[in-house]
Amino acid sequence: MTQKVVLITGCSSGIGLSLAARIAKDEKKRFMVYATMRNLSKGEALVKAAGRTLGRTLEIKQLDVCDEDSIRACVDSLPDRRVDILISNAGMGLIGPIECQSIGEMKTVMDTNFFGLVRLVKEILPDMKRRKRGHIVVISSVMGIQGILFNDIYAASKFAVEGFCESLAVQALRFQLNISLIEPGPVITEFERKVYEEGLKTDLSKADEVTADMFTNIYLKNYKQIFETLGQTADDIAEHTLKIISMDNPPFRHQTNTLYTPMTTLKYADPNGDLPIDTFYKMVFEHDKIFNASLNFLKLLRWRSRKSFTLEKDNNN
Ligand SMILES: NC(=O)C1=CN([C@@H]2O[C@H](COP(=O)(O)OP(=O)(O)OC[C@H]3O[C@@H](n4cnc5c(N)ncnc54)[C@H](OP(=O)(O)O)[C@@H]3O)[C@@H](O)[C@H]2O)C=CC1
Ligand SMILES: CC1=C(/C=C/C(C)=C/C=C/C(C)=C/C=O)C(C)(C)CCC1
Repeated sequence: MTQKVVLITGCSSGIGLSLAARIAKDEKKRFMVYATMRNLSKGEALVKAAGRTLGRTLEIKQLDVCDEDSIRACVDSLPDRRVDILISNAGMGLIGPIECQSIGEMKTVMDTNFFGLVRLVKEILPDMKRRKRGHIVVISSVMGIQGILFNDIYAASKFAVEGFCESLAVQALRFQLNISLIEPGPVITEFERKVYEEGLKTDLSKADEVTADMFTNIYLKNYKQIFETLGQTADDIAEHTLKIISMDNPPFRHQTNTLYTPMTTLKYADPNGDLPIDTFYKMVFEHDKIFNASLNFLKLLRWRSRKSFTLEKDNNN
């Protein structure tokens, strides 16, 4: 059996790191993983997580998705430039009122999340077409199908990713290639911390009082609670992705969080598009007490299931 070559971007932390380590540790050693990051000095955590797979089924390489030359150099360094599975994971968040964000900041998000993917695909797709073999997997988001309050630019970048992939998928099929979008809800990683800390630092002087209050006292106030109650781990996303890359006929879209699906389903339930917008509005402004009570209830359920899992483990040992 020949090993499949997997190239992953953004492996210095979070989902990329978990993905690289998990795929390299595949029990049947089906994959050779090239785990890339823009700054190799941030590689320590991955080296630790990779353990004995380093130098065997996992190699670390430099790749900045905002730099075409670095993408080309990385792909050129691979045997026969072969990539069987591309996992486009590198990305960044941005929250806050748009009147407090510069166009420069917004462009960096688009350049990383959207053009980063485009640059990778431009470099790798022609070879995949020639070989008639390949799978492009993109870590998108639930925000690739549904916008969320104060995530205007981030959601736009993920919508762009989804539109790009949906268009490309038909052409890809002609060459027997697959494209899959992984759509996680909140995941507890560096992303959450960075976005929250940057959010707290936002200069709200350019926003009106109502908007500033909404951002601080509704969005930021509930942010941590939402991650605590609905958040998955990076390892969860890695398990889902491993399943998708192991399939003969992988799906185009895959949502990872069953607690979140009632929200995304609203999008498909109303062709006019009003249902999710009205529901989110009511959850935030009219039924905030019920919304918070539901989150607290979920938190309690999670705490209990974690506790019984720990007890079970202790009893088994
Ligand atoms: N966390 C969440 O709630 C969710 C995240 N996602 C998506 O998952 C993906 C991974 O995010 P996550 O693991 O959570 O966050 P992290 O912040 O932990 O990881 C992001 C990774 O992307 C890298 N990166 C950023 N810019 C570049 C670049 N120009 N070139 C190469 N690498 C870059 C970072 O590198 P560096 O360390 O150098 O900054 C880091 O390795 C993103 O696409 C994100 O949009 C989707 C749904 C939910
Ligand atoms: C659920 C929900 C909310 C917040 C959702 C969040 C914060 C989701 C974050 C998703 C992420 C971080 C995806 C990354 O790609 C609101 C708008 C507060 C109120 C309505 C219901």
